[in-house]
Amino acid sequence: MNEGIDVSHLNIYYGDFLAVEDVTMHIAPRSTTALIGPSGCGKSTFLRSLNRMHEVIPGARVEGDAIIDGKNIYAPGVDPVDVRASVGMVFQRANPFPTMSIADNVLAGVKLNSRKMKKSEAEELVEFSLRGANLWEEVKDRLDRPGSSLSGGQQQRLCIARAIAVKPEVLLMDEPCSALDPISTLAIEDLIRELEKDYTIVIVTHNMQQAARVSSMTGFFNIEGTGKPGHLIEYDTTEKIFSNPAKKDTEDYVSGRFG
Ligand SMILES: Nc1ncnc2c1ncn2[C@@H]1O[C@H](COP(=O)(O)OP(=O)(O)OP(=O)(O)O)[C@@H](O)[C@H]1O
Repeated sequence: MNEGIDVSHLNIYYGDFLAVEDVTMHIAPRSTTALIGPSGCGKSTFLRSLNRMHEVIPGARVEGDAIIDGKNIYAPGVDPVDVRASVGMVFQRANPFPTMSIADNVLAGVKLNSRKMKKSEAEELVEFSLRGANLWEEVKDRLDRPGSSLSGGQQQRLCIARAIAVKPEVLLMDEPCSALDPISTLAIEDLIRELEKDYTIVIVTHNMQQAARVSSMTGFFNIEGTGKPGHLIEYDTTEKIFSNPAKKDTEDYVSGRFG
């Protein structure tokens, strides 16, 4: 990944409803970008448009361009499955396959992408991914135990390992810590700062301290009212957004005056 992500004039619809309007932003490679804003302003919708997950909802569609490392993921002929292999996603609730072993959970995405692997290669990939997700030391002696035997924070790191195993360029995270206790949250935040060295990360968070702790850039989304589209109001360094934003709406939001 050399060029990062270039989104231009992106409109995102659910049927006739324009949920997010005219987003243009550049996301640098190997950086962490936080998306913040009040409920319903379209943060998750925008995030899902970056790996073509949005369109799995019937009637959902996108206009505009999202160019990831020089390739427009919305160009005709692009296979969404390939896009999702290079742009991984981690969700709000850890969703490992509960009865599947820890090792098989790590490999689940790779197997879906139907890559045939030797046993030794699979073992190496399990270790690489679990180390990458900072979980290896905790689970290396019980890789055949079910995914559900782990704590919530460990399950979320297992999901991050599953995403890493596919060797993506980009990791999208939709409120990855919202179901976690403070200790597990800090572990995931530490991990995000590590992962930034190798991956381009975009994270949706309601927790402004978290945005300030993990990201170098922050985008603030807002809506004027119910039924109106969400807009990217301000996008700048995290430091500027939290200390001296250019727009009053941003300042009201980050200072807790609304939202
Ligand atoms: N599957 C869907 N079908 C129709 N409309 C949807 C769907 N998902 C979201 N929306 C609408 O799109 C708009 C943006 O929702 P989205 O979930 O992206 O906002 P958000 O900023 O992530 O909110 P939150 O912080 O509450 O998660 C909202 O008006 C929402 O009702």
